[in-house]
Amino acid sequence: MPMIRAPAKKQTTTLTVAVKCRPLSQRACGRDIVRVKSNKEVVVLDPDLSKDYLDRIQNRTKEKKYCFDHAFGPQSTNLDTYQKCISTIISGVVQGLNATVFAYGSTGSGKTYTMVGTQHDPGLMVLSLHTIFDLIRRDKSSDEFEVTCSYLEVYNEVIYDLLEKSSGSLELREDPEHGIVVAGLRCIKVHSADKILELLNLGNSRRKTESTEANATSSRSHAVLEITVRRKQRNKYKNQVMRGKLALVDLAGSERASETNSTGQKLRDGANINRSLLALANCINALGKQQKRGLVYVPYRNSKLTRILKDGLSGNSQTVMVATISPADSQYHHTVNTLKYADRAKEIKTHIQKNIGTIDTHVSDYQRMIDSLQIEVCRLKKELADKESQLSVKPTETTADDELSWLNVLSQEISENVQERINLQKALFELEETNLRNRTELKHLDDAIAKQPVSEKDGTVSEALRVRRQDILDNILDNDEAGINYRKEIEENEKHRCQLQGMIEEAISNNGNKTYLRILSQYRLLGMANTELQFEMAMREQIIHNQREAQRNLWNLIMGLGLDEKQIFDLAAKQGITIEDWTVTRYPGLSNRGKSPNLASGGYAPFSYGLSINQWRRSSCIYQNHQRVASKSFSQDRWDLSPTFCREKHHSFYYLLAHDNSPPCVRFRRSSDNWVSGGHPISWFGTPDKLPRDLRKSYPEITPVSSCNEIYLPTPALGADFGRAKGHYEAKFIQQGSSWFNQ
Ligand SMILES: Nc1ncnc2c1ncn2[C@@H]1O[C@H](COP(=O)(O)OP(=O)(O)OP(=O)(O)O)[C@@H](O)[C@H]1O
Repeated sequence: MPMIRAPAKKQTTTLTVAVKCRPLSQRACGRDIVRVKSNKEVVVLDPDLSKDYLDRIQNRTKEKKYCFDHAFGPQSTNLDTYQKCISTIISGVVQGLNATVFAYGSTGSGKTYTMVGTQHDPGLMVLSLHTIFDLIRRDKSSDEFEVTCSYLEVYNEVIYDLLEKSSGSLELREDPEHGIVVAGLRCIKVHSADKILELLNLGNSRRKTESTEANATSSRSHAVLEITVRRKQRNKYKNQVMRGKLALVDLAGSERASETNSTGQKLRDGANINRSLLALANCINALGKQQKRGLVYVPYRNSKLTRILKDGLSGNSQTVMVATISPADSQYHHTVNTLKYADRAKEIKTHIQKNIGTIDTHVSDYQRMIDSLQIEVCRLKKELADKESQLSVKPTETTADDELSWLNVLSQEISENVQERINLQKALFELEETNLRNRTELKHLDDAIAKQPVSEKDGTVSEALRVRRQDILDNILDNDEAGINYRKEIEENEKHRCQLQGMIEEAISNNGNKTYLRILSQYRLLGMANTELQFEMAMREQIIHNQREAQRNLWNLIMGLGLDEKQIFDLAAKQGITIEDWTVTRYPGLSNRGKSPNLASGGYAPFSYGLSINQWRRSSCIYQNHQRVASKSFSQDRWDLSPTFCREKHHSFYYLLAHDNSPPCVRFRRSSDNWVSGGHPISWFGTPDKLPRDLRKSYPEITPVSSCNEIYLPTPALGADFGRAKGHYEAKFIQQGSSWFNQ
C-alpha cells in the first residue's frame, strides 16, 4: 500500500538582531558619536560638529536613529549579550534545533572580541559551550548525548579545516537533510567545554590574522565553529535521534583599501573578504526584500561564506546577528553601513524544526561515487609524485619543467573555470526555480483579480492583490535580467574552457614526456569530473527538496480543508494510501507501527536503522521504478548497515549490487500481483552465473554480469527474497503493479 508521512512541524521565526557598541579605543582617539538608549535604540550623531539647531530641524543633519531587538552600550559585557539574546537558543540546540550566531561589523569593531572574548570577558563561543555541557549534565532523562565539534575558516574563498595541522582546501556539498556540508571536514567528539575551548584556541592560533592600519590583530578569514549535539532518546520514542547544531561565526572585517594602506597579498585578502561580505550583504538585502515583496532571488551562490550561512539566513535555524560598531566619529560611515544591514536583517525569517535522525541512501550512494573518484585522484596524485621525483633526478629533462609548470597553471585555470561554471549554473537554476514560482503566483493573482466582483474592484482586497501583483511582476523582471546576465557569463565561461582545453591538448601532443602529461591531464580531468558530479548531486538534492516542499504544501492544503484526523485517514484509505503517524516523527523509514519506511516524502528508500531482527522482518516498503534502495546485512547476532544496494538499471530491470566480498544470495519465487508473505521460495542460488536451470529458462532476462556480486531482476510477476539466512543479506522484494515491495 502506498504511504505518506505527515510533515514535521515548522515554526517561523525572525532573525534576532542585536547591536553591540565597543568602547572608544585609544587608537581611534576621536569623538564618541554613538548613543544607546533603553536597550533597544541606537542613535548615531552627525560627526560634523558645525551643524546647528536649524540644520537639525530642517533635516540637514546626518544623525541616524535605529531600533533593534537589543542594543548594548560600551559598558556592557559579552555575558550581557549572551544572557539577553543567546542563552535561550542554546537550550534549543540540546533539543534538536539548529542555531546560528554571527557577528557582523567593520574591521576593529569588536567581532572577534564578541565571539571569542578574553579571559576576563569570555565571548559568545565560550559561554555557549559551557551552557551546552551544563544542560547535558543537568539533564534528568536517560538520554544519551554525543557532542562533536568542527572549526573551519574561509580564507580567500578557500575553505580550510582549523582543526587540521596543514589542511588542504575543502569543498562544499549540499545535503537535503543536513543542508550545506563541508566534505572532509574533521568532526571531533568532545566530552567537555574545556576540550572544545582547547580546540578553539588551537584553531584560533592557525587562523589567518594580520596587523592592519585599522586593527592590530585583524582576522583575514571568516571562521565558523560548529557544535553538533546528538541526543539519542531512551524513553517512549526509543531509538529516535535528535540532532541540534550550533554555528558560531566570526566574520572577517570589511575595510577599504584606502583606510588600511594595504598592498599585495593584504590587498588581495581585502578584496576577497569584501567580496564575501558584499555577497552576504546582498543576501541580507534580498532576504529583507523577499519578506516585504515576494519571491526575490537570493544570491547565496556568490560566495562560500553565504553558502555556509544559507541555513542561518533562511533555512532551519534560530539565528542571532550581533552587529558590532565603534563609537568613533571617524567610523561614522562604517557604523551607519553596519546598522543599515542590521536593520534589513530584522526582516529576515527562518523556519525552525527539530532534526530527527535520518539516513539518506541516495546521498550515501553519491558520496560513494565521489569517494571512489577521490581515491582515484589520490592514486593519480601518487603516480604523479613518483613521476615527478623521477624527473627531478634527470637533469637532461629539465627543459620540460617550464612547459610543465605552464601546464600546471593551465590546469589550475581549468579547475577554476569549472568551479565558476558550476556556480553560475547553480545560480541560474535557482533563479529559474524562483521565477517559476513567481509566474505561478502571478497567474493565480491574475485569476483572482479577474474574478473580483465589479462592486469590489476598487476595494482594499483588490488593491492588495494589485500591489502584490506589481511586486511579483517587478521581481520577475529583476530575475529575468539577472538570468540573461548569468547566461552570458556561462557562455563566456564555456568559450574560455574550450580555449584552455585546446591549449592543454596542444601541449600534450607537442611535448616529449607524454606519459607524465597524460597522467597530469587525466588527474585534472578526474578532479573536474569529481566537481561536476558534486554539482549534479546538488541539482538532484534541489529537486528532491522541491518535491518535499510540494508535498508539504499539499499536506498543508489537506489540513486547510478543515477535515479531522479520521476523515483524512478515511479519505487516504479510499485512495489506497496509508498515513504515518503525524504527531510523532519516528525514525525515518519506519512508521510508528514499525512497519513501513516512508517513501513519499523523500522519494528514496532509507536504510532501516538500529532495529531488532523481529522489527526488521516486519518492516516493508514500496520501491518506485526510479528508486535506489538499501537493505541491511545480517551477520552473527546483529544487524549492520549493509553495503547491499538495489537500484534500477532501466525501466524493466532492478539492479542488485553487493559491495563486499561475499556474493549476495538471491532467492526467487513466483507471485501473483497480490501481496505474498512468508512462504518458501521455489528456488534460490548464490550468484547469477549459478542460476538454477529452470529459472534461467523462465527468465532469460536475468543477466549474469562480470562481478559475481551483481544481478538483474526482471520485473514481470516476480517476487524475490534477496538474502541469506545465516550471515547472509536479507531483503525481500515482491512486485506489485509497477512497484516493488520489500517485506
Ligand atoms: N567591547 C570591547 N571591550 C574592550 N576591548 C574591545 C572591545 N571590542 C573590541 N575590543 C578591542 O578592539 C580591538 C579590535 O577588536 P576585534 O579584533 O574584536 O575586532 P574585529 O571586528 O574582529 O576586527 P577584524 O574584523 O579586523 O578582525 C581588539 O584589541 C579588542 O580587544
